[in-house]
Amino acid sequence: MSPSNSTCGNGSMPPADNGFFDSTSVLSSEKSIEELIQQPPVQGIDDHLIEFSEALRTVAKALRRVTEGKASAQAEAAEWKRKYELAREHNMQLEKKVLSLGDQSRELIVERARNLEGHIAILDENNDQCELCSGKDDICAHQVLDDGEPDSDSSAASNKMMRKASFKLSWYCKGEKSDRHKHDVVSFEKGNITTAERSSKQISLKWESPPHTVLILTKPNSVSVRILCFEMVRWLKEQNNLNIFVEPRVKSELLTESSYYNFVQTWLDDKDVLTLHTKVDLIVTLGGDGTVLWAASMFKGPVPPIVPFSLGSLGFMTPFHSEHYREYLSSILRGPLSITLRHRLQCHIIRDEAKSEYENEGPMIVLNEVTIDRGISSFLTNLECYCDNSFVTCVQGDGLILSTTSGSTAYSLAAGGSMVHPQVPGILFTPICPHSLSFRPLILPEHVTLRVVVPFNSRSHAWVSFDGKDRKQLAPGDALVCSMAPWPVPTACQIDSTSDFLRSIHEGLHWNLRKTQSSDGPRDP
Ligand SMILES: NC(=O)c1ccc[n+]([C@@H]2O[C@H](COP(=O)([O-])OP(=O)(O)OC[C@H]3O[C@@H](n4cnc5c(N)ncnc54)[C@H](O)[C@@H]3O)[C@@H](O)[C@H]2O)c1
Ligand SMILES: Nc1ncnc2c1ncn2[C@@H]1O[C@H](COP(=O)(O)OP(=O)(O)OP(=O)(O)O)[C@@H](O)[C@H]1O
Repeated sequence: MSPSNSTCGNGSMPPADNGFFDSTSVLSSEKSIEELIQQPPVQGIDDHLIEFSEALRTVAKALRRVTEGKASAQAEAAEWKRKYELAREHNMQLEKKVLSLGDQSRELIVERARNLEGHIAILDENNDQCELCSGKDDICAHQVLDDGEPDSDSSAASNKMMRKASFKLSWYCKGEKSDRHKHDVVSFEKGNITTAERSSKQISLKWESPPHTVLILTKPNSVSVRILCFEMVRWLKEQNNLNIFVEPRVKSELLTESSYYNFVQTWLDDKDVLTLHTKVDLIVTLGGDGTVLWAASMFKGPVPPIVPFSLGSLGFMTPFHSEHYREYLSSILRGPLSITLRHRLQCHIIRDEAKSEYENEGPMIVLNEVTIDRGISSFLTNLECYCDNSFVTCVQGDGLILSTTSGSTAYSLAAGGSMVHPQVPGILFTPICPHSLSFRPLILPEHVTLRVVVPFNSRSHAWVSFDGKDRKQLAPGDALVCSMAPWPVPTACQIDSTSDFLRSIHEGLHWNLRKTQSSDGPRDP
């Protein structure tokens, strides 16, 4: 029997269905190679055969390592599974215990148990879904809203047991509402590249458990807003039995009006605001676009869905008319509702003088835009801009706006930038009064990181502001770094995100309004 025949006959290893070599065939191949190299050398064998048997020895070793590796991976998976089962058991016991406890301890423990649940869902490699989420292609509230600080003992807020309502988001095109979201994929079948799905779909939010807690945010110093707020709080409590949070200023206004509003909850300090997203199911804003910006700025991480009522002048992001608030809110609390997921930008200021990373400032998160301008300086700005470390340009003029697509209808529009549908993921790069004839605005893809540096040879400082607020100075050598934030702002639509966007540019800006030309006149023959 020739060695080469024996190797071909017993030692070939067909891959298993999953494309990997299965461990039984690996073991039998290794055995046959071992048998082969144990055989006494044949008289007169040449050097090639010795080399060949050395090579087989090496292959045998490699195969053993593969088998051992697989066994250790299996052991690790089993260990994760065991940890998962233990943690889940512990979690269930905790939930049972809280039922027999006093209100305050109960709230604390429920928060902890839910946090644990969130972590388990991430750790469990075998079940990559939260138990409460039924489909892989939807986004469930548990996956994004359960990461708050659990031990906020300074909360003046709730003395009731509160659980956040869970919801699910799904994507659909017009006319196919029942379709589940399919991931954006590019298909390479048969060598042809086709985009299987487009990303800008209408998004529908469906409550999986009913919302219990509403946060109402109001524009200050407005009589009409105050009156509506009083009325809405009463209606939400009496007709819907909801928990209601307001800002401390509004709570004092309500109590000045009547002690009836004692049930309304608020918070004491900024630390409590950080945990609001773990308690609030829905935010209602009463004001203009500025109030929506204000609401978004309170949530540096995940943001609960916002229902923006229009009590301002322009109202690009506020599609709901306040006169019909009962109908709108009843329908939204029932669900499903169409939402726009508005992208945000996160920004860091990198100080030249900072000795360590910790001395830098950020992140600041904006819904509209971050602006770098010349402030009160009479000199041209001199801003060096980089996109993913590639030099883009130097802005010499009044400044630069880095805008989200939601902000494309705000300051960026006034500076000559294009209007972009808010659901389009991208970053607008719009100069303010550039002193050049050829500086057209750009729209960059969502995944880039932008860096704007004030060079050392700049004649002046620059100023940065976030959604028009919190101005900060940038000295020569300082930089602003900006990229897409992972937490969008979900705003409820009156119809759907496209209809609402088109309606706001028609009604708010009178976009392309012109008297229609009469048909009475010359025509093509
Ligand atoms: N020249 C300009 O157009 C200019 C100058 C400064 C600031 N702003 C915008 O004002 C925003 C701050 O708003 P504020 O309410 O706190 O200040 P504000 O009270 O001065 O209102 C600014 C105006 O911008 C409108 N606006 C805000 N966001 C919008 C959006 N996404 N789409 C269309 N219009 C929008 C508001 O309705 C309001 O009429 C900034 O983020 C900036 O975009 C615009
Ligand atoms: N809850 C709040 N607390 C503090 N400031 C707020 C709050 N809500 C809104 N503001 C600020 O009040 C200002 C005006 O608000 P808003 O834009 O909503 O009203 P408006 O100017 O009447 O409406 P529009 O922008 O449609 O003309 C904004 O600068 C905003 O940041």
